[in-house]
Amino acid sequence: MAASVWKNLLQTMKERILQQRRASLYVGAHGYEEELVKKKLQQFPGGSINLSKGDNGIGILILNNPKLMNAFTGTMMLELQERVTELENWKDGKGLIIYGAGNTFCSGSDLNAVKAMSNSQDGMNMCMFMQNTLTRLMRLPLISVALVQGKAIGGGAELTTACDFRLMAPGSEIRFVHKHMGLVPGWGGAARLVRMVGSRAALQLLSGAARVDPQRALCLGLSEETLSSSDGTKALEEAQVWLSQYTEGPASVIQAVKKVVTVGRELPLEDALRTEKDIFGTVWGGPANLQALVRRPKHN
Ligand SMILES: CCC(=O)SCCNC(=O)CCNC(=O)[C@H](O)C(C)(C)COP(=O)(O)OP(=O)(O)OC[C@H]1O[C@@H](n2cnc3c(N)ncnc32)[C@H](O)[C@@H]1OP(=O)(O)O
Repeated sequence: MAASVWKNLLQTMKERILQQRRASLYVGAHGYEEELVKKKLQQFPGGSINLSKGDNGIGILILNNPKLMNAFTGTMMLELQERVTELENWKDGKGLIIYGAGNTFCSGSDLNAVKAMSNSQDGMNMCMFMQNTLTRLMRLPLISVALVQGKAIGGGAELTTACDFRLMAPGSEIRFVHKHMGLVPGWGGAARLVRMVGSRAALQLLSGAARVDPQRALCLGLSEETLSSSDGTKALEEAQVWLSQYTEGPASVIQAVKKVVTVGRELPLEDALRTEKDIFGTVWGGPANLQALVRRPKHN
């Protein structure tokens, strides 16, 4: 009995490690040494990334460094990675809302840390670390929403693009200010933005470091909806109601839906089709499918 429990536990751990490796863009072969990067990021403390997982299957992730407009310190980058790992392993999860403390989203990387890490090697390492984390965030089998209140600037704007949807509060803005910092996005924000709004609009937003207000974001397809309230609590409630229209149902089915969309977006057609078949196999004949067959629902 004990031996089989251990065997299952080991198998689950192996699967999780493999899943994380598959999801990581950069590994040792790319000159990426994660443990060294982590040690470096540890030197820039402050703020936190807080996660609460609701019984309704919706997680709430808060970027919490309001004194610096929720700028990402080194330890916040490390904590984001830990929270993403926790979400990857959340069997009952269906959705995720990300927002910033103090009624503003995020002002990008902490400029104090950026200054201290302005050499090329540190910059590349931080870039690979954040791309790994945000790619895993984007690929979570959860439907994710960035709730943008106040400002989403620089890396904060990039983070919004790692979510499936963006909802903007009145008066908020998304702004890729990188050009004004003598930079381009490095957390994967440019690649995701191009896929979202097309290359012409992406070029305008990046080269003009343009302020994107809720109305322009709607027109560009960058935002789904403008919320009616900019009050923190009300905006979060609205975002939860909005998201719940997509998270109703069993977690296994919602997660499968997100997975087929992710592979459809990321893989060449034939690989996507084969993977879709495998994901289909996880729900076909499953409890939700069998119950539906008994109920024989009509869809009119
Ligand atoms: C991945 C690469 C990147 O992220 S590049 C982009 C890096 N981010 C930036 O350049 C944003 C710089 N900050 C700003 O432009 C403004 O502070 C914004 C975010 C527009 C907010 O303006 P405002 O509402 O007037 O507030 P404020 O400037 O008084 O800021 C309050 C305190 O927060 C600080 N703060 C803000 N952002 C950062 C940041 N990224 N890193 C470090 N500190 C930041 C401000 O310096 C200010 O601090 P203090 O009260 O003056 O001590």
